[in-house]
Amino acid sequence: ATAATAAAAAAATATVSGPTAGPAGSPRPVDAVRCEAVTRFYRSAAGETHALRGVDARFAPGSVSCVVGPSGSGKSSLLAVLALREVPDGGQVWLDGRATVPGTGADRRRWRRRTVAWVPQRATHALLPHLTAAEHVAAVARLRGARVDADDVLEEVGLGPRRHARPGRMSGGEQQRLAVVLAGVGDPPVVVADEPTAELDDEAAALVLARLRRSAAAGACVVVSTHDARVTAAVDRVLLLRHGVLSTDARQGGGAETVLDSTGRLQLPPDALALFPDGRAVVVVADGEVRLRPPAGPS
Ligand SMILES: Nc1ncnc2c1ncn2[C@@H]1O[C@H](COP(=O)(O)OP(=O)(O)OP(=O)(O)O)[C@@H](O)[C@H]1O
Repeated sequence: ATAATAAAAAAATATVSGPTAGPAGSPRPVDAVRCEAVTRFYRSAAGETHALRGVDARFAPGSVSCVVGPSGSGKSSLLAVLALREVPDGGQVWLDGRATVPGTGADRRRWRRRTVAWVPQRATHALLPHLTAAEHVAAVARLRGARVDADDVLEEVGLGPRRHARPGRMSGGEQQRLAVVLAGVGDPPVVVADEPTAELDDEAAALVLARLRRSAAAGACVVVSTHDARVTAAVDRVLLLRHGVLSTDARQGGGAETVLDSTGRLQLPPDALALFPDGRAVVVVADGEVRLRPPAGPS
């Protein structure tokens, strides 16, 4: 019970952490990206949708994190905020310890050019119809002040033979691979990719994942959203988003959002157990929180 309590306490700490400091006495933050109390809502004729309901998260340099959750749980909304594509309605996002909200338009453009690379869910949104694949690489390299060999870069994701193709003549998967490889050009410190393997077969998905891992190995903080088990198996951390609320690492005991109903029965989201080995989890109650953790292995 003590170990379970400790695991639950650790999980709780991870979800609600405050500002990050470096080593004792050092004011230097260690998170590449951190967000706190982030909210996002959309208004339409049908009413208001609360896509994010107070998300706290921290992302370290040199790591690949992924955000999973059902369709409509807010993954794209969160990633767009982390990539500074959208301004949250509430809360704060720090890049390397600098607050970005509200930020001026010029600040945000500078950060987006040099600091945060973005791979949108629809790759065409990252591509220009009149540029070939090689010209895209050259244009991004110029923008980020990097020197790269476009052919080498394209080879990394199997696009060498397509170097002279424009997006209109590429398949969805080729466009997606191009968008991912462009994100890594010049080694930006943060790479945010919304479902980067959605259109890819196993071979292409492996190339994309290897590319993202190389960005992390070069020190980047990589954050992706996914529905793809090939991705969750290859990342350092999996965060679960449900109804705009983020849990801590789903594989390390943070588990899924769980609530007790008015009769005291535990209500689990339908797919919660799918996150755990063999679909089995242990329920832990500690510090006012109900959480799931993987069953202990054989001792
Ligand atoms: N521009 C918008 N206007 C109105 N509602 C929106 C808008 N964008 C997103 N939403 C709503 O916000 C909620 C979260 O959407 P979001 O796209 O962030 O979810 P998601 O987890 O990325 O979904 P998916 O896995 O299907 O891509 C959904 O209910 C969605 O309908």
